[in-house]
Amino acid sequence: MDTEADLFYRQLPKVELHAHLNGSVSFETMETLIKRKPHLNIEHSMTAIRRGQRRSLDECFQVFKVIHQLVDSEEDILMVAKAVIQEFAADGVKYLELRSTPREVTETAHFCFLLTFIFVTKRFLVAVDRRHGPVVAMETVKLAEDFLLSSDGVVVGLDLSGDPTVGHGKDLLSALEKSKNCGLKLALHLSEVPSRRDESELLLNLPPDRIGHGTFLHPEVGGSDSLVDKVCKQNIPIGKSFPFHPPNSKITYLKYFFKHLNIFFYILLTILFLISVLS
Ligand SMILES: CNc1ncnc2c1ncn2[C@@H]1O[C@H](COP(=O)(O)O)[C@@H](O)[C@H]1O
Repeated sequence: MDTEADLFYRQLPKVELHAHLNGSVSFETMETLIKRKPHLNIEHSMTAIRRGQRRSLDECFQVFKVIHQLVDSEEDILMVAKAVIQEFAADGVKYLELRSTPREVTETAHFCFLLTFIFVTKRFLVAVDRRHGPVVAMETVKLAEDFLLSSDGVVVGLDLSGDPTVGHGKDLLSALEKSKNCGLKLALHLSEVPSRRDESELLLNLPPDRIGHGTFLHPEVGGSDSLVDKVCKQNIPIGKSFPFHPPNSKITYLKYFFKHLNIFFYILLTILFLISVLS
Protein backbone atom coordinates (compact mmCIF):
# COMPACT_ATOMS: atom_id res chain seq x y z
CA MET A 1 0.00 0.00 0.00
CA ASP A 2 1.14 3.51 -0.77
CA THR A 3 2.45 5.53 2.15
CA GLU A 4 1.89 9.26 2.46
CA ALA A 5 5.41 9.78 1.19
CA ASP A 6 4.74 7.60 -1.89
CA LEU A 7 1.74 9.76 -2.67
CA PHE A 8 3.76 12.93 -2.22
CA TYR A 9 6.47 11.76 -4.59
CA ARG A 10 3.93 10.58 -7.14
CA GLN A 11 2.00 13.85 -7.14
CA LEU A 12 5.12 15.99 -7.31
CA PRO A 13 5.27 17.42 -10.85
CA LYS A 14 8.24 15.90 -12.64
CA VAL A 15 10.13 16.16 -15.91
CA GLU A 16 11.53 13.07 -17.62
CA LEU A 17 14.32 13.85 -20.03
CA HIS A 18 15.93 10.50 -20.71
CA ALA A 19 13.44 7.73 -21.36
CA HIS A 20 14.17 5.06 -23.95
CA LEU A 21 10.79 3.79 -25.08
CA ASN A 22 11.69 0.11 -25.07
CA GLY A 23 13.51 0.55 -21.77
CA SER A 24 10.40 1.97 -20.11
CA VAL A 25 7.96 -0.90 -20.64
CA SER A 26 6.18 -1.76 -17.40
CA PHE A 27 5.74 -5.23 -15.93
CA GLU A 28 2.04 -5.27 -16.90
CA THR A 29 2.66 -4.27 -20.50
CA MET A 30 5.46 -6.80 -20.75
CA GLU A 31 3.08 -9.47 -19.53
CA THR A 32 0.64 -8.63 -22.32
CA LEU A 33 3.43 -8.71 -24.89
CA ILE A 34 4.73 -12.06 -23.63
CA LYS A 35 1.22 -13.56 -23.78
CA ARG A 36 0.77 -12.28 -27.33
CA LYS A 37 3.87 -14.15 -28.49
CA PRO A 38 4.01 -17.51 -26.64
CA HIS A 39 6.05 -19.08 -29.46
CA LEU A 40 9.06 -16.92 -28.44
CA ASN A 41 9.25 -18.67 -25.03
CA ILE A 42 10.22 -15.45 -23.31
CA GLU A 43 9.99 -15.21 -19.53
CA HIS A 44 9.76 -12.09 -17.42
CA SER A 45 13.24 -12.57 -15.97
CA MET A 46 14.61 -12.10 -19.51
CA THR A 47 13.03 -8.68 -19.96
CA ALA A 48 13.64 -6.79 -16.74
CA ILE A 49 16.11 -6.01 -14.02
CA ARG A 50 14.55 -6.50 -10.63
CA ARG A 51 15.06 -4.08 -7.79
CA GLY A 52 18.47 -4.72 -6.21
CA GLN A 53 19.57 -6.98 -9.06
CA ARG A 54 22.79 -6.08 -10.86
CA ARG A 55 23.57 -6.64 -14.51
CA SER A 56 26.53 -5.73 -16.67
CA LEU A 57 26.09 -3.27 -19.54
CA ASP A 58 26.44 -6.21 -21.88
CA GLU A 59 23.58 -8.03 -20.19
CA CYS A 60 21.43 -4.87 -20.44
CA PHE A 61 21.83 -4.90 -24.19
CA GLN A 62 20.89 -8.58 -24.31
CA VAL A 63 17.68 -7.62 -22.51
CA PHE A 64 16.96 -4.96 -25.15
CA LYS A 65 17.32 -7.63 -27.85
CA VAL A 66 14.64 -9.71 -26.14
CA ILE A 67 12.35 -6.69 -25.76
CA HIS A 68 12.80 -5.85 -29.44
CA GLN A 69 11.59 -9.37 -30.30
CA LEU A 70 8.45 -8.70 -28.31
CA VAL A 71 7.91 -5.23 -29.77
CA ASP A 72 8.21 -5.80 -33.47
CA SER A 73 5.00 -4.63 -35.09
CA GLU A 74 3.20 -1.32 -35.40
CA GLU A 75 0.48 -2.66 -33.14
CA ASP A 76 3.02 -3.53 -30.41
CA ILE A 77 4.69 -0.15 -30.69
CA LEU A 78 1.42 1.68 -30.50
CA MET A 79 0.39 -0.26 -27.39
CA VAL A 80 3.78 0.16 -25.69
CA ALA A 81 4.06 3.87 -26.45
CA LYS A 82 0.53 4.56 -25.23
CA ALA A 83 1.07 2.58 -22.02
CA VAL A 84 4.46 4.16 -21.33
CA ILE A 85 3.11 7.70 -21.77
CA GLN A 86 0.10 6.97 -19.56
CA GLU A 87 2.29 5.43 -16.87
CA PHE A 88 4.65 8.37 -16.85
CA ALA A 89 1.64 10.69 -16.61
CA ALA A 90 0.22 8.64 -13.70
CA ASP A 91 3.60 9.00 -11.98
CA GLY A 92 3.28 12.78 -12.08
CA VAL A 93 5.43 13.42 -15.15
CA LYS A 94 4.27 16.66 -16.79
CA TYR A 95 6.92 16.93 -19.45
CA LEU A 96 8.20 13.80 -21.16
CA GLU A 97 10.97 13.31 -23.68
CA LEU A 98 10.90 9.85 -25.21
CA ARG A 99 13.66 8.46 -27.37
CA SER A 100 13.35 5.50 -29.66
CA THR A 101 15.19 3.88 -32.50
CA PRO A 102 13.05 3.62 -35.63
CA ARG A 103 13.26 0.19 -37.15
CA GLU A 104 10.96 1.15 -39.97
CA VAL A 105 9.74 4.51 -41.15
CA THR A 106 6.15 3.60 -40.40
CA GLU A 107 6.95 2.93 -36.74
CA THR A 108 8.13 6.47 -36.25
CA ALA A 109 5.07 7.75 -38.06
CA HIS A 110 3.05 5.99 -35.44
CA PHE A 111 4.86 7.65 -32.57
CA CYS A 112 4.08 11.07 -33.90
CA PHE A 113 0.42 10.27 -34.24
CA LEU A 114 0.32 8.78 -30.80
CA LEU A 115 2.20 11.52 -29.08
CA THR A 116 -0.49 14.02 -29.83
CA PHE A 117 -3.44 12.70 -27.88
CA ILE A 118 -2.49 12.05 -24.28
CA PHE A 119 -2.32 14.94 -21.87
CA VAL A 120 1.34 15.29 -21.07
CA THR A 121 3.69 17.63 -22.84
CA LYS A 122 5.59 15.17 -24.98
CA ARG A 123 8.66 15.50 -27.10
CA PHE A 124 10.31 12.86 -29.17
CA LEU A 125 13.94 12.20 -30.04
CA VAL A 126 14.62 9.92 -32.96
CA ALA A 127 17.42 7.58 -31.91
CA VAL A 128 20.39 6.45 -33.95
CA ASP A 129 21.64 3.07 -32.82
CA ARG A 130 25.42 3.24 -33.22
CA ARG A 131 25.55 -0.49 -33.94
CA HIS A 132 23.82 0.06 -37.28
CA GLY A 133 26.64 2.17 -38.74
CA PRO A 134 26.91 5.42 -40.73
CA VAL A 135 24.50 4.64 -43.58
CA VAL A 136 21.55 3.90 -41.30
CA ALA A 137 22.60 6.85 -39.14
CA MET A 138 22.31 9.18 -42.13
CA GLU A 139 18.92 7.71 -43.12
CA THR A 140 17.70 8.19 -39.57
CA VAL A 141 18.84 11.82 -39.58
CA LYS A 142 16.89 12.42 -42.80
CA LEU A 143 13.83 10.86 -41.19
CA ALA A 144 14.27 13.00 -38.09
CA GLU A 145 14.66 16.10 -40.23
CA ASP A 146 11.37 15.32 -42.03
CA PHE A 147 9.64 14.92 -38.68
CA LEU A 148 11.23 18.06 -37.31
CA LEU A 149 9.50 19.95 -40.11
CA SER A 150 6.18 18.09 -40.06
CA SER A 151 5.49 17.02 -36.46
CA ASP A 152 4.41 20.40 -35.15
CA GLY A 153 7.17 20.58 -32.55
CA VAL A 154 6.86 17.02 -31.24
CA VAL A 155 10.12 15.77 -32.74
CA VAL A 156 12.88 17.96 -31.36
CA GLY A 157 16.09 16.06 -31.57
CA LEU A 158 18.36 13.19 -32.34
CA ASP A 159 19.64 10.72 -29.79
CA LEU A 160 22.80 8.68 -30.29
CA SER A 161 22.66 5.49 -28.28
CA GLY A 162 23.24 1.75 -28.53
CA ASP A 163 25.98 -0.50 -27.23
CA PRO A 164 28.83 1.92 -26.47
CA THR A 165 31.48 -0.75 -27.09
CA VAL A 166 30.45 -1.16 -30.73
CA GLY A 167 31.68 1.08 -33.56
CA HIS A 168 33.31 4.50 -33.31
CA GLY A 169 31.69 7.92 -33.12
CA LYS A 170 34.03 9.26 -35.83
CA ASP A 171 32.10 7.23 -38.42
CA LEU A 172 28.87 8.91 -37.36
CA LEU A 173 30.19 12.47 -37.26
CA SER A 174 28.82 13.55 -40.64
CA ALA A 175 25.33 12.28 -39.76
CA LEU A 176 25.48 14.07 -36.41
CA GLU A 177 26.76 17.29 -37.99
CA LYS A 178 23.98 17.19 -40.58
CA SER A 179 21.48 16.68 -37.81
CA LYS A 180 22.77 19.67 -35.89
CA ASN A 181 22.84 21.84 -38.99
CA CYS A 182 19.20 21.17 -39.73
CA GLY A 183 18.17 22.31 -36.25
CA LEU A 184 17.74 19.03 -34.39
CA LYS A 185 18.95 19.06 -30.79
CA LEU A 186 21.63 16.47 -30.13
CA ALA A 187 21.49 14.13 -27.14
CA LEU A 188 24.56 11.91 -27.28
CA HIS A 189 25.37 8.91 -25.15
CA LEU A 190 29.09 9.18 -24.55
CA SER A 191 31.81 8.03 -22.13
CA GLU A 192 29.53 5.23 -20.98
CA VAL A 193 32.50 2.88 -20.87
CA PRO A 194 36.14 3.63 -20.05
CA SER A 195 38.74 3.98 -22.84
CA ARG A 196 36.53 5.99 -25.18
CA ARG A 197 38.38 9.23 -24.54
CA ASP A 198 39.16 10.07 -28.17
CA GLU A 199 35.58 9.39 -29.22
CA SER A 200 34.24 11.58 -26.42
CA GLU A 201 36.65 14.39 -27.42
CA LEU A 202 35.31 14.27 -30.98
CA LEU A 203 31.66 14.17 -29.96
CA LEU A 204 32.08 16.98 -27.45
CA ASN A 205 33.44 19.21 -30.22
CA LEU A 206 30.07 19.12 -32.00
CA PRO A 207 28.96 19.99 -29.21
CA PRO A 208 25.93 17.98 -28.05
CA ASP A 209 23.01 19.73 -26.33
CA ARG A 210 22.86 16.90 -23.79
CA ILE A 211 25.07 14.04 -22.72
CA GLY A 212 23.67 10.63 -21.88
CA HIS A 213 25.41 9.08 -18.86
CA GLY A 214 28.97 10.47 -19.29
CA THR A 215 30.01 8.06 -16.55
CA PHE A 216 33.70 7.98 -17.49
CA LEU A 217 34.36 11.61 -18.35
CA HIS A 218 36.34 12.35 -15.20
CA PRO A 219 40.11 11.65 -15.09
CA GLU A 220 39.71 9.59 -11.92
CA VAL A 221 37.73 6.99 -13.84
CA GLY A 222 39.68 6.97 -17.09
CA GLY A 223 38.47 10.24 -18.66
CA SER A 224 40.48 13.44 -18.72
CA ASP A 225 40.60 17.05 -17.53
CA SER A 226 40.09 18.13 -21.11
CA LEU A 227 36.77 16.23 -21.34
CA VAL A 228 35.54 17.67 -18.05
CA ASP A 229 36.63 21.15 -19.18
CA LYS A 230 34.69 20.87 -22.44
CA VAL A 231 31.54 19.80 -20.63
CA CYS A 232 31.83 22.59 -18.05
CA LYS A 233 32.82 25.38 -20.45
CA GLN A 234 30.03 24.52 -22.87
CA ASN A 235 27.58 24.04 -20.03
CA ILE A 236 26.34 20.70 -21.36
CA PRO A 237 23.74 19.01 -19.15
CA ILE A 238 24.30 15.34 -18.34
CA GLY A 239 21.33 12.98 -18.14
CA LYS A 240 21.34 9.63 -16.39
CA SER A 241 18.74 7.13 -17.47
CA PHE A 242 17.28 4.27 -15.54
CA PRO A 243 16.72 2.08 -18.53
CA PHE A 244 14.23 -0.30 -16.92
CA HIS A 245 11.15 0.97 -15.21
CA PRO A 246 9.27 -1.60 -13.18
CA PRO A 247 6.10 -0.12 -11.67
CA ASN A 248 6.80 2.68 -9.23
CA SER A 249 10.52 2.56 -9.89
CA LYS A 250 10.59 6.26 -10.71
CA ILE A 251 9.28 6.93 -7.25
CA THR A 252 11.97 4.77 -5.69
CA TYR A 253 14.62 6.61 -7.67
CA LEU A 254 13.19 9.93 -6.61
CA LYS A 255 13.40 8.89 -2.98
CA TYR A 256 17.03 7.98 -3.55
CA PHE A 257 17.76 11.34 -5.14
CA PHE A 258 15.96 13.30 -2.51
CA LYS A 259 17.88 11.48 0.18
CA HIS A 260 21.09 12.64 -1.41
CA LEU A 261 20.17 16.05 -2.75
CA ASN A 262 18.53 19.04 -1.26
CA ILE A 263 14.80 18.48 -1.74
CA PHE A 264 13.97 22.15 -1.97
CA PHE A 265 16.54 22.75 -4.66
CA TYR A 266 15.02 19.94 -6.71
CA ILE A 267 11.46 21.18 -6.31
CA LEU A 268 12.53 24.69 -7.26
CA LEU A 269 14.32 23.40 -10.36
CA THR A 270 11.27 21.37 -11.39
CA ILE A 271 8.94 24.32 -10.95
CA LEU A 272 11.23 26.67 -12.88
CA PHE A 273 11.58 24.13 -15.66
CA LEU A 274 7.83 23.57 -15.88
CA ILE A 275 7.16 27.29 -15.96
CA SER A 276 9.61 27.75 -18.82
CA VAL A 277 8.26 24.75 -20.77
CA LEU A 278 4.57 25.45 -20.29
CA SER A 279 4.66 29.20 -20.76
C1 LIG B 1 22.18 1.85 -20.41
N1 LIG B 1 22.59 2.89 -21.26
C2 LIG B 1 22.32 2.94 -22.59
N2 LIG B 1 23.32 3.30 -23.40
C3 LIG B 1 23.14 3.35 -24.74
N3 LIG B 1 21.98 3.07 -25.35
C4 LIG B 1 20.96 2.72 -24.57
C5 LIG B 1 21.06 2.64 -23.16
N4 LIG B 1 19.86 2.27 -22.66
C6 LIG B 1 19.05 2.14 -23.74
N5 LIG B 1 19.71 2.38 -24.89
C7 LIG B 1 19.20 2.33 -26.28
O1 LIG B 1 17.79 2.28 -26.25
C8 LIG B 1 17.33 1.14 -26.99
C9 LIG B 1 16.00 0.67 -26.43
O2 LIG B 1 15.01 1.62 -26.70
P1 LIG B 1 14.38 1.85 -28.19
O3 LIG B 1 14.31 0.48 -28.84
O4 LIG B 1 15.29 2.78 -28.92
O5 LIG B 1 13.02 2.41 -27.88
C10 LIG B 1 18.47 0.15 -26.82
O6 LIG B 1 18.44 -0.86 -27.81
C11 LIG B 1 19.68 1.05 -26.96
O7 LIG B 1 19.97 1.32 -28.31
